[in-house]
Amino acid sequence: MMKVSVIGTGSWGTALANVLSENGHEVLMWGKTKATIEEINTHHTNEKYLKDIELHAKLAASDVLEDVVHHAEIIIIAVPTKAIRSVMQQINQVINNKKTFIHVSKGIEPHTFKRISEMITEEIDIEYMEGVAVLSGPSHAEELALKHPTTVAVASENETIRQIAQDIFMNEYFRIYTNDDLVGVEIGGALKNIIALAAGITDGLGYGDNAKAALMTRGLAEITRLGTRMGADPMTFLGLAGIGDLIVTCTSVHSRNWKCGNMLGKGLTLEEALSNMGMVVEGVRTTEAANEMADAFGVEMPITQSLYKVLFEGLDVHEGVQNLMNREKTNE
Ligand SMILES: NC(=O)c1ccc[n+]([C@@H]2O[C@H](COP(=O)([O-])OP(=O)(O)OC[C@H]3O[C@@H](n4cnc5c(N)ncnc54)[C@H](O)[C@@H]3O)[C@@H](O)[C@H]2O)c1
Ligand SMILES: O=P(O)(O)OC[C@H](O)CO
Repeated sequence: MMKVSVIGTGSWGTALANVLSENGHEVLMWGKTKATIEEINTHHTNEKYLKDIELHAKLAASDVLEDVVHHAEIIIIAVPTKAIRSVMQQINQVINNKKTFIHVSKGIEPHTFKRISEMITEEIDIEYMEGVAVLSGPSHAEELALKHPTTVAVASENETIRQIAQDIFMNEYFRIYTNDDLVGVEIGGALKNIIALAAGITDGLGYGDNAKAALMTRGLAEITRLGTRMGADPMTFLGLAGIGDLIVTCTSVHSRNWKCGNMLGKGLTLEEALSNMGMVVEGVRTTEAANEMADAFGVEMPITQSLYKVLFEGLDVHEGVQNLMNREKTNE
């Protein structure tokens, strides 16, 4: 059994930390909210982020980053994409020896187009970096916490790290597949949130299954176009981190991206929808990044580009759908 640190006490960090504790590892979580730390340590719950779940009795948390970073050689990074750089900079201030970072976040940084593993590598001094991996796939925290069968992929350029990640997480309800396509696994997880927002919008508008199937299929086409342009293996998008995550996020009542889109389809503004959520909706910022990337690389991404206009330029959602339907005739 191993010592593992988990950075982030939100839904996904808590669900994964709980799996690791269930698997017998000595897990210490870090979060910045004292009340959540106290709740995990004394009541074994995290009601705001994982309602009605009793956490493993040995799962511990602290708000002292230095203690959590020094606790283990394996560090799971589970904060929203927007917080990655600042959290990694704080870790770099207190890090004392080589660490393996396994991140579980889904996003791309606007303007720089950096993937999360790239941001982590940039922010940690090279002498402290053992390697980096991503864990991604169709996985809602609420279901994993209930021990419902869940499968994800873990990708890294380093085979040993892929195997370590597979070994520490895998159990009878959480199945991990290794994958050597770090770029594809990160891009698939990030871009599916854009399509889930759009699927929420069409559901909110009252359109049916035809519209959603069209979005998912054509959405996968544009994810694959941008992903391969960034160096991903196109086959990755037919796996867990591609179509798998696209299915779960576009069709699940748990999805925050779908829920946010659904509110937009029902007439709420983006600001109103986001303030109703209270949890991270990664697809909004990723739409900004992917829209810029589509322009910069000359990649056709009509769904992303229409959604960008809805989210950031005030385009009416009905008009956004009409624009997509009335595009130039083309072949599949
Ligand atoms: N929730 C899921 O089911 C799920 C599944 C797979 C992947 N993910 C991904 O995991 C990542 C984290 O999502 P989540 O669902 O846990 O989000 P969440 O909204 O449930 O929790 C986010 C956590 O990050 C903390 N945080 C935010 N900014 C911070 C900062 N600057 N410094 C320190 N802590 C900060 C918040 O306090 C909170 O504890 C996202 O990229 C998401 O896409 C989530
Ligand atoms: O709730 P969402 O929309 O952030 O999706 C969570 C996970 O990424 C699903 O795999």
